[in-house]
Amino acid sequence: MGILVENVSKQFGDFQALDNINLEVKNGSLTALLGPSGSGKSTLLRLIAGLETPDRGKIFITGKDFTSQDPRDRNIGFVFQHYALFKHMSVRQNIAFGLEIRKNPKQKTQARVDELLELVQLKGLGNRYPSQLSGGQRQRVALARALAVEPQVLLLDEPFGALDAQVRKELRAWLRRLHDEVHVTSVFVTHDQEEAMEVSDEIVVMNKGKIEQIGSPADVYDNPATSFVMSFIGPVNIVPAHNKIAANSNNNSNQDHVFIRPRDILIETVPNDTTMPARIDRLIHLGWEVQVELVMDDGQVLTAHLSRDRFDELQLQPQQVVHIKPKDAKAFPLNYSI
Ligand SMILES: Nc1ncnc2c1ncn2[C@@H]1O[C@H](COP(=O)(O)OP(=O)(O)OP(=O)(O)O)[C@@H](O)[C@H]1O
Repeated sequence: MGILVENVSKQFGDFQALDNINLEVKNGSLTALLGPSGSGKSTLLRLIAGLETPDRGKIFITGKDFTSQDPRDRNIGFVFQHYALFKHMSVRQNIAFGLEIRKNPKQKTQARVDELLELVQLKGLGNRYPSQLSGGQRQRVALARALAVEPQVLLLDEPFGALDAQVRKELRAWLRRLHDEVHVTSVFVTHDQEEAMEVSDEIVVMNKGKIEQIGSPADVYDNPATSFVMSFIGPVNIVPAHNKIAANSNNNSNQDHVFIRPRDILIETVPNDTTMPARIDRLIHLGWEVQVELVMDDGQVLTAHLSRDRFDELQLQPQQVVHIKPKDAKAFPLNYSI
């Protein structure tokens, strides 16, 4: 068993930061807590770490009740966005820190530091100081330092949040590979859905102190449980259920709104029985695909995404009238808010 969070609530003054959270993080998995700012992700992580205590509920780590345990006794590794390295210590000394305070034999410590430098691909940089490293390298040192003491659980709070987009992308892929080697039960906080999809085995989608859905990346994308999840994980068109494109979407539900992903709007240049006319208002080139802004006869605005190949095949032009139909749509009551 990895981590079990049972009926946990946390209030700050009158504000309910977490409301009856139940969650199991499987042993050896990498789980993302995903949600907008203020949804309670960091609070949940801090409760698991023991940096906050829940008002109600229990937290178990590897089967033991750790709810009231001091953070130092939890054997947890942390990497936080602004968890700075010790500036006056070299990379080696930073990584060795936790082992030295646990009075590990010197030789064993040095061997472990070598192993970790190799693992985080910083061999050769052990004698540098944090100021002589890039932001991405510093976070890799922070990860090596956290892993040095062989924690039962690794907690990462937006570890790449302060880095630029390119480095962030590289580190995501690197973190996934690292996890496949180390297999330590890890919980990763992010507000970036792409990051959560790419890195994690399981995603916990949070909103306003509650869990909206727990599932694999494919699951939360393909089978969103709520309108919030559908809107938060990827772009979406929200269309009133009485609109004709909604009526044409094979969705028999009697809910008030229909949600259609931009890539699920099919565009044809020749009409047929199932299509509806729409005018192209704008074409936006996104590199790997093209965003088509459409306006239907009744004024309903829709966004469609086409692959470059399909776009080239259709040779679309602004103001052209095309014929559209939804390939897939989901119905929810419109109660979401971000
Ligand atoms: N110590 C505290 N005292 C008072 N309010 C707090 C405290 N810690 C968190 N909060 C509030 O609880 C809510 C949830 O905060 P939390 O940091 O868990 O959200 P988050 O989802 O991690 O957001 P972000 O991505 O912005 O960090 C926020 O509204 C925050 O202001």
